[in-house]
Amino acid sequence: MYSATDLIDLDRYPIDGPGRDDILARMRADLARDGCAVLKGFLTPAGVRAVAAEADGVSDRGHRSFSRTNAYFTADNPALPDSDPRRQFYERSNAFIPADNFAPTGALRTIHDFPAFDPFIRDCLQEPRFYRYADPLADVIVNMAVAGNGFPWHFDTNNFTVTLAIQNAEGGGAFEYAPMIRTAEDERFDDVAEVLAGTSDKVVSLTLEPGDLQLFKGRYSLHRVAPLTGPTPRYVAIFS
Ligand SMILES: O=C(O)CCC(=O)C(=O)O
Ligand SMILES: [Fe+2]
Repeated sequence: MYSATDLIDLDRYPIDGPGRDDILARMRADLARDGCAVLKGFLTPAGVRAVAAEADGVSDRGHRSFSRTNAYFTADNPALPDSDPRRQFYERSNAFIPADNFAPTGALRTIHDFPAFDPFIRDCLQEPRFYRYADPLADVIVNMAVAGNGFPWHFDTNNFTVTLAIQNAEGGGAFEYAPMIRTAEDERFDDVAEVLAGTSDKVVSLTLEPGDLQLFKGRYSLHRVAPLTGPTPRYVAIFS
């Protein structure tokens, strides 16, 4: 049996008591500025060890997925010029370890089920209607990727993601994003094309360490996980 208070660094991030408002203010400001907010070292070292061991224990349960996709998840349109960002297709592959592999008494769900967790995330995001995904296969999953797999440049189709870094590969794996590069009104294809070409000055590179919690609004911020190297799998938990 785990206790959330041993797994989450509540001294550093008192999301359940006095000090919560200061953390919230910082998270909201970061999200408003560039759609990304990170709590470095949200987990304790023991918490990182426990979730990494839990992920390793079920790493053979991953459902592998391969696709070839553009940044918009749309079909190719040969009527557009070859240079159009909608015509740049990349290999996307990973494995999702479904939620039913994570026991209620396990480390990952002990963190997720900590009573102050959901209200804290809701208040960071200022989402009045905020519910857990009721799908028992998807409320908390682990995204696993090894060298050769990857998440190339894309915009998310959901408004936000809540992710917990668990384990990094030996090399690569930086989270790269172009904050708010498009809006609901303006696709800014020229700016997107520069990111895809590797010539943009708008890309921020974030190195997430095991135990870091990230809130990310990916609908308007183009992002990718830089290609991985080495034999160790990269594990990221996704809370939905
Ligand atoms: O694995 C990650 O850090 C993010 C993956 C991602 O961008 C996604 O699932 O949409
Ligand atoms: Fe994404």
